[in-house]
Amino acid sequence: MGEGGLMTRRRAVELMTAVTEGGRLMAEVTGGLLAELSPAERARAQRLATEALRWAQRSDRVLGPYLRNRPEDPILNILRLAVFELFEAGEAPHGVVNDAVSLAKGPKSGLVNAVLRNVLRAHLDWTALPVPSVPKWLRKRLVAAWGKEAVAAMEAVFAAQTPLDLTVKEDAEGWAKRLDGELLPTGSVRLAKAGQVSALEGFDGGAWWVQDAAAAIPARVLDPQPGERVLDLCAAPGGKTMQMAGAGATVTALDISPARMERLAENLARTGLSAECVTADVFEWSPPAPFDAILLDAPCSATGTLRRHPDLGYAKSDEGIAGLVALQDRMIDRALGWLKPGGRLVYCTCSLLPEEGEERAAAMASRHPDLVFVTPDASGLDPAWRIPLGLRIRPDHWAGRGGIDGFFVTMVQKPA
Ligand SMILES: C[S@@+](CC[C@H](N)C(=O)[O-])C[C@H]1O[C@@H](n2cnc3c(N)ncnc32)[C@H](O)[C@@H]1O
Repeated sequence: MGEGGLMTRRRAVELMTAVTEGGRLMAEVTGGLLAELSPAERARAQRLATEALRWAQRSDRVLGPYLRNRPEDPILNILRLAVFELFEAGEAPHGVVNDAVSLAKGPKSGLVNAVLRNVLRAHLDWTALPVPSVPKWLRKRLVAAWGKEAVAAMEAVFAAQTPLDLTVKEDAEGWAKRLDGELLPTGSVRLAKAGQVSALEGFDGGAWWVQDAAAAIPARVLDPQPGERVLDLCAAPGGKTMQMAGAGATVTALDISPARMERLAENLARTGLSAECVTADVFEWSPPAPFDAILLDAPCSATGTLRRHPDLGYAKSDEGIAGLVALQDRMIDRALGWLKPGGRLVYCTCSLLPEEGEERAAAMASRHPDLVFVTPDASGLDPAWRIPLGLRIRPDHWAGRGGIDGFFVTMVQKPA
């Protein structure tokens, strides 16, 4: 029965429904909904829900002709999961349909059974159906920023199997070989398929951590030196903290979220790295002394991570963007005040929206004309990413390699 199993499928549908009906992000609900599952089952339920949501638009096209009305979300999600498993994952029909009918229980099980049997009889060409498009509100903004062609290329990347990227503490080349992965030009290790991460060699020993190749770039651009005092602002769950601590810097990691800071502490413990951990609001805390360097990974729309988190498309609208933009400016100004003369600030966001990237850098330049923009100089940077104020990384830039998250990175230096 492949990756199915009634309990795993039940939890996958619950996760999907928390997103589509409850407007929640999957990361917010997995802890509670999957608590009693084993790590392997948890990973499977999460993967099923993520992939079924990634393909939901295509599944809805398939289901449309057999549904007179849109069923309530739990039933629709049972059908979406089944269609994904049948046509994209290639699972055996018998187990998928039986479990879908069991999950529907009660009056709707007949409908689920009939719809899925009709779908199976139709001999449809799943791969010939259009690639799912990003949510309308986001598509409009992305087309305005990058053009229709680039957006179509991004959507093709979002629909492809997402690789798993790791940042390795030491000997990335050796770990790439050991894990049968690819050493990327920027130094991350890419595994073609994400499975149960905690079961991979090196996880328990803390030899590496999961971090998209794009997310690993800001800390490489900041390039903290051994002994430098560095602040990781908005640090949790700590991917960048670990990179900078691993580089030998004395790192203070600050984040407002106690739960996320707990994960940061666990990550540090697992990897044997250390940092001063501060749970506080950027706007209420002040450092005892200025820093040599600060990395500000500001809260943002996270639209650059859509291929890993298709749930974002359901839970987000553009309502919050204006508030985030204002917050980003305030965080930049606060961080600049904590830098030593000659100190450097990297500002980055995992957003595909210029409002949260290019436009924030330009606004910083006009508010602080004495700042010098430093051209990022880290190994393996793709020339396609370079823009006048730093780096713009887009998922379609590495389409042939399995894509990359969207990111904006800029570095400024305070006058000495
Ligand atoms: C993009 S995430 C950080 C990811 C992290 N840098 C990493 O690489 O693992 C943004 C973080 O900003 C934190 N945050 C949001 N508002 C904050 C505030 N006012 N003060 C401190 N942290 C805040 C959130 O809790 C969230 O963890």
